[in-house]
Amino acid sequence: MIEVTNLTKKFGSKYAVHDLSFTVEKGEVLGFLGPNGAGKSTTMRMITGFIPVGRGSIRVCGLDVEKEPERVKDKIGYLPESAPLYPEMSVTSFLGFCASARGMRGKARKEAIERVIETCFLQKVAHQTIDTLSKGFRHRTCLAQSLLHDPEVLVLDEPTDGLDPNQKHEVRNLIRDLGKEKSILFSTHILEEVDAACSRVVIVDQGKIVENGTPAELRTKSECQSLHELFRKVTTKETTAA
Ligand SMILES: Nc1ncnc2c1ncn2[C@@H]1O[C@H](COP(=O)(O)OP(=O)(O)OP(=O)(O)O)[C@@H](O)[C@H]1O
Repeated sequence: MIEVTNLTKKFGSKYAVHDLSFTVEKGEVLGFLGPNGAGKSTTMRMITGFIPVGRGSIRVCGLDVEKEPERVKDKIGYLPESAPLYPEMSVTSFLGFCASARGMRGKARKEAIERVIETCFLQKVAHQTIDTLSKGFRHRTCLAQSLLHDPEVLVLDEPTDGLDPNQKHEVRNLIRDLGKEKSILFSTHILEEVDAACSRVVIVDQGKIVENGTPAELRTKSECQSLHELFRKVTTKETTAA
């Protein structure tokens, strides 16, 4: 569903992403891990068509993101790291605006809004303006907009960032449930989330993949007791050498 092949992106002379290749199949939740600045958001922004691909290729549901960007956008729901919201709109009117922008009309639009409000547990704030929402509810409103068109592929950049433990738990469960039917790529710094929600993990460091496997495979292979230990082992070479 997502096929990333030899993906490279440079900003000036610096590689943000260097020769990445991985896939996310249907029914798979891939946890995308890495330290700050490892290249996760840049990769996600290329997959979703927000920035151009440098070198290499990306296919989503068999479509080349560079050749068929509009069709790819119909297949993908994207929660960016800093998602834009209109503070003066209510949750329902914001979702209605996003649904209209996606070309939804009439009954289908109304049903889509109701569905995502329920999925993201937004019922009690549905008519509240966005500027009066807590961070967690704002975040869920962003997540809800990414689900409006019931996409086959979800790309979620730190979807649990800033949520309280209860909300984190709910969002992880939601991701795990959605992942049964969809392909999900999600980035996180919270390693517990990998066991809670992911079927597979890719760890990137300085734009390159340093590990790829199920959480259990990675622990066994590395002889590390925990993902924390493995993460530190594979991503801190430069810092420890310095
Ligand atoms: N528009 C840009 N112009 C110049 N450099 C950029 C740009 N976007 C990203 N970078 C650089 O590319 C590298 C990768 O950044 P990226 O945001 O993809 O990392 P990340 O893994 O998502 O980090 P974080 O976990 O902190 O969100 C960093 O060195 C960053 O400074």
